[in-house]
Amino acid sequence: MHGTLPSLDHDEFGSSRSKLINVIDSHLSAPDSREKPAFTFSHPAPDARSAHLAIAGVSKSYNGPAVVNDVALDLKRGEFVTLLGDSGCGKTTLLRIVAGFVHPDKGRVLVAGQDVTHTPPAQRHMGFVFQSYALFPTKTARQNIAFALTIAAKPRADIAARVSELARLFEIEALLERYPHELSGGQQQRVALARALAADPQVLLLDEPMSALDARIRIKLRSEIRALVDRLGITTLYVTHDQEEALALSDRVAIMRQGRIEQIGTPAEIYHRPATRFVAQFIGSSNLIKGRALSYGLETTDGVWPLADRMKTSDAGRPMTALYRPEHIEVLPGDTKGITGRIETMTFLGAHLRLGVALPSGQRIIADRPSLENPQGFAIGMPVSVRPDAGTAVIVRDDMP
Ligand SMILES: Nc1ncnc2c1ncn2[C@@H]1O[C@H](COP(=O)(O)OP(=O)(O)OP(=O)(O)O)[C@@H](O)[C@H]1O
Repeated sequence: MHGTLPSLDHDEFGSSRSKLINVIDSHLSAPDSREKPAFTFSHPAPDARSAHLAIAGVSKSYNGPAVVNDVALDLKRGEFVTLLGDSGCGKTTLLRIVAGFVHPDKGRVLVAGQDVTHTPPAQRHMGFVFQSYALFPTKTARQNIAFALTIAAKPRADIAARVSELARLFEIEALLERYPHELSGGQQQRVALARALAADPQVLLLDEPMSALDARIRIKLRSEIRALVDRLGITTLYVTHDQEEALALSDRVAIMRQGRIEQIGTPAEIYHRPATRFVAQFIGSSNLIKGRALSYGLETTDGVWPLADRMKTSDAGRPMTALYRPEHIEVLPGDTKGITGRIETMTFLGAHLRLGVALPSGQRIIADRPSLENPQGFAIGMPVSVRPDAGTAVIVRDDMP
């Protein structure tokens, strides 16, 4: 279970001083350690069948409409699940309900089958890293990490051993005597994570822990967090509004909208098979085509958009919306047959050249083509024909269920 994280060059973080990244520290009672050596990561192997953290029918309102509305979510032991959604959709409230800082109006929270809905935060054996709570500014990194264990009156030698173990894991041994203001944002982040893990929590709750860091460091740290969680086998609920982070980190992603979970699935399921228009638009770039179902495709005034056989409907004439991702639309020079249009915009995106194509109806679609060269000689104003890939199209619901 023990090990070190991928090597990091601490100096790289020196320039990224950003606002404090922090820990709430009410996770402070370590689980019973009589049957095992003190301070080891001791989580059993993942059990694919049972829910380790269960959120059952949870609702919450603050003197108004529900901000969390009948949410049900099960996490398997060791699973990494992300709550992803726009600002104000209820992610933080849900996380705080799990943590015990907010009491739900309805529903229950269970950890390993135990109902903790009415258990105080300090007794839930959960670790937190929240964005909006600072490391103690007058305590060193060592004292911050040790805080939970000091409060729990653990023996000094055990505390020292645990802090060393965590410092090794996060490669912050050289920083332990520094105060938060002497650490970069990335370094503070790692101190915060070490602090959250000090009491060997069963569940780790992370609320936008990297939002204050710049993009390059976020990418580096997110692979660290994932590696660490995998190594420790700790059940993790992560909150973000950053879709790329959610897709990169998670075993499963729950898309939240107005207090509800609109869809939950693996990153690939969410991207390739979004159930609703909202999810399709929220994740990645999308072309949403509205038309009438035909036995052989989707009829629009711009032409017929092809659908895979499995999606064709016998319910001809029914209004329907299909999603085509930009990478699944081929564009060919020349106004030939099928769906045709005119290139309106061209944007270089590194790996791709993103073409904005206006169709005769006025609908605009985007298509990504490899950018290395432009052998087709695409140019603004050029007439083109548009060839969507039927096999990758997805029918999406227009409204929430
Ligand atoms: N203590 C509170 N009292 C009243 N309303 C609150 C309280 N906390 C949150 N809210 C409201 O509940 C809704 C959900 O807030 P929440 O912080 O859970 O959203 P979020 O999805 O985490 O947003 P963000 O990404 O901006 O943090 C918001 O409309 C917010 O204003």
